Amino acid sequence: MTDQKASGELRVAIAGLGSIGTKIATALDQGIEGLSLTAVAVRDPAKHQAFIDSLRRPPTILPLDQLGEAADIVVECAPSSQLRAIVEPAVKRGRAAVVVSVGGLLDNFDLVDLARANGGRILVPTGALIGLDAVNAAAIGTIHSVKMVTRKPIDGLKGAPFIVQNNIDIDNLREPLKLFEGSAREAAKGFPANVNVAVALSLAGIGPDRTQIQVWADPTVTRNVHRIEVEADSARFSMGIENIPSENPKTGLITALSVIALLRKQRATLCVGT
Ligand SMILES: NC(=O)C1=CN([C@@H]2O[C@H](COP(=O)(O)OP(=O)(O)OC[C@H]3O[C@@H](n4cnc5c(N)ncnc54)[C@H](O)[C@@H]3O)[C@@H](O)[C@H]2O)C=CC1
Ligand SMILES: O=C([O-])CC(=O)C(=O)O
Repeated sequence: MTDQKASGELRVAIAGLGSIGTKIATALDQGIEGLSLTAVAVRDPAKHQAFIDSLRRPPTILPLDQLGEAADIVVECAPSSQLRAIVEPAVKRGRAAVVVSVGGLLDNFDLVDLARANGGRILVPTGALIGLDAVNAAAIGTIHSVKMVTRKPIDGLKGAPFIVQNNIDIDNLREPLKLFEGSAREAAKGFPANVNVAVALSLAGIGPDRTQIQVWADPTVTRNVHRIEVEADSARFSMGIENIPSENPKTGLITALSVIALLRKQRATLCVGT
C-alpha cells in the first residue's frame, strides 16, 4: 500500500461487496487509470473469499473503520444503516467518501461539516439517475420546481418500511398503485433502499424538502423507471431513465457503472460532463 501511494496512485477501498460493490471491485481490478483497489470491508468474509481470491490483486479485508487508513477514497455501497460507520472515520482522516446510500446522508448531514473540518470530501454519484449535471448548473441560477415520478416492479419495492408500516398488499396488484407522494426527505424515510435517486436529485438542486416525488408500485413495468421535470429560470427540462434491475431487484445495473465513471474521472486526462 505504501508503494502504491509512492507511485502516485489513488488507493480505493470498498465497503460492502453486494450488487454494486462487486462490480466496482472488478472494474478497479481490471484497471482504472491512476487508481488501485487496496481494501474491502465485508460483513461475512467467508462468503466473499472466493471472489476476493479471484481478483488479480486481492485487496486486504479490513473493518469498516479502518478503510480510511488504507485508502484515499472509500466507496460506501452497503445498506444505509452502515453509512455513518463507513463515512465518519474516512472523512475524519481527510479522505474522500463516495456515498451511494445517499438517502442515509439526510439523517447524518453533520458528516458534511465533519468532512469540511478535516479536509475530507463526500462525493455523491449520479447513481441510478440522469442529468444531475444539468440540475447542478440550473441550481446556480434559480430552480422553481423539481418533480419526480418513480415506478418500480413489485420486487423492487418489497419490504420498504412505508409499505410494511401501512400494511399495503402490493403482491396481488394488477394495475399501478401510487404508494406515496411528498418530499424527497419523507420518501427516503419510507423507501430507504428504493429512492436514493430522489435524494441525490434533491441535493443537486433545491433540497430534500422542496423536491417532490411520487412512488408507484407498477406490475406492468420490468424496469425501475424514473421521470423528472425541472422548471428553472435558465431552462425547463424533462429527464427519464428506465433501469434494468441488477441481481438486487431494488438496484439498477447502471448504479455501479455510474460509480465506476466517477472513479475514472478522478485521474482521467480527458473529463467530459460536470
Ligand atoms: N444512489 C443510487 O442511485 C442508488 C443507491 N443504491 C443503494 O446502494 C446501496 C448498496 O446497494 P446494493 O449493492 O444493491 O446492495 P446489496 O444488498 O446487494 O449489497 C450490500 C452489501 O453490503 C454488505 N454489508 C451489510 N452490512 C455490512 C457491514 N457492516 N460491513 C460490510 N458490508 C456490509 C451486505 O452483506 C451486502 O453484500 C444500498 O443502500 C442501496 O439502497 C441502490 C441503487 C441506486
Ligand atoms: O436503481 C434504481 O432505479 C434506483 C434505486 O434503487 C434507488 O434510488 O435506490
